[in-house]
Amino acid sequence: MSAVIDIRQVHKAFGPIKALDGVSLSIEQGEFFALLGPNGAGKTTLINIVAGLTRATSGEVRVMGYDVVADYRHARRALGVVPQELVFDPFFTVRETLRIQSGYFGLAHNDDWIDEVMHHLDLTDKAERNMRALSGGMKRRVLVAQALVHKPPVIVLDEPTAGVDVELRQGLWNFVKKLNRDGHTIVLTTHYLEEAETLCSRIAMLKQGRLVALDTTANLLATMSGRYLKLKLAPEQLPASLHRFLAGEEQGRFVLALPDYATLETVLATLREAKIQVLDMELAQPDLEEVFVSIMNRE
Ligand SMILES: Nc1ncnc2c1ncn2[C@@H]1O[C@H](COP(=O)(O)OP(=O)(O)OP(=O)(O)O)[C@@H](O)[C@H]1O
Repeated sequence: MSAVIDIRQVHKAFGPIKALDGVSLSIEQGEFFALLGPNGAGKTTLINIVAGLTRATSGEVRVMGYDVVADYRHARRALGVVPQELVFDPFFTVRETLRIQSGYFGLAHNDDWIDEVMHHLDLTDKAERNMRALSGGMKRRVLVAQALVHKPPVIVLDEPTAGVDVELRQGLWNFVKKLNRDGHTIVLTTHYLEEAETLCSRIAMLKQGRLVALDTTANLLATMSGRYLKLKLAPEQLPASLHRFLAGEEQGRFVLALPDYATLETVLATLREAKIQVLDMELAQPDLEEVFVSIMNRE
């Protein structure tokens, strides 16, 4: 496999703020990759550097082997970026907007592909509408279409589903999944961890400009060592010897993180011995949200 995006030791400072503090990672051809992190972690800054919109203070980024600064045009052409913010010229129609974007990449006869993209994003009946007459969700579809007009091998989506209704979200993901199956590499930032968990094969997590996790989704879920035991007890107290498993409390339940299933036996035996009754018990596998919270707290 070859890296389509190669990020090496990237630092970015905005005055005293270290938005990125030495980030290195490679994304391979055909991956569906998620970049996650809390607000202000540096995700958009990193994407802007990859897209050549912001310059790194130091470090190197290559897209399909092209340096994003020295070889900006080649690197930019390999990328389709769907930005977070909606920015449009309100006086053009949807079709004109997409033609202008094609022209920007030197593509004069691109209408067949424009029609196909509009069809997949359910924009066909809006093609001749002015941008200013579209709803926010429709504008977002046009943003996605705009990023795809030049059939870029790498598609970068910065929170594409923020504030978007369920129907568009599903339509958008179906289209993006199809593009990924057709060989496009997808990089996505989102605060919807469920989306990242179901869609993405590999995940990077940023915190305060640093990479704090980088692994396959399956491995990240597995590293939580897996099992959460939620217990409602009477009396509502946990024997001291079980405190080492305590991960939290929610709605009058103790949440224990068990290293393996065998420990379940130990826990129940300890409760029996202490004459504490189990009123309710639930065993749950961790989801990405729990992994995310645990990694962010640890770091
Ligand atoms: N142009 C700028 N000038 C000054 N500071 C900036 C600028 N752009 C970003 N920052 C700061 O850099 C840090 C990283 O911001 P960034 O937008 O990359 O985070 P993010 O992970 O994308 O957050 P969010 O999830 O809120 O979109 C923040 O502290 C932010 O305030």
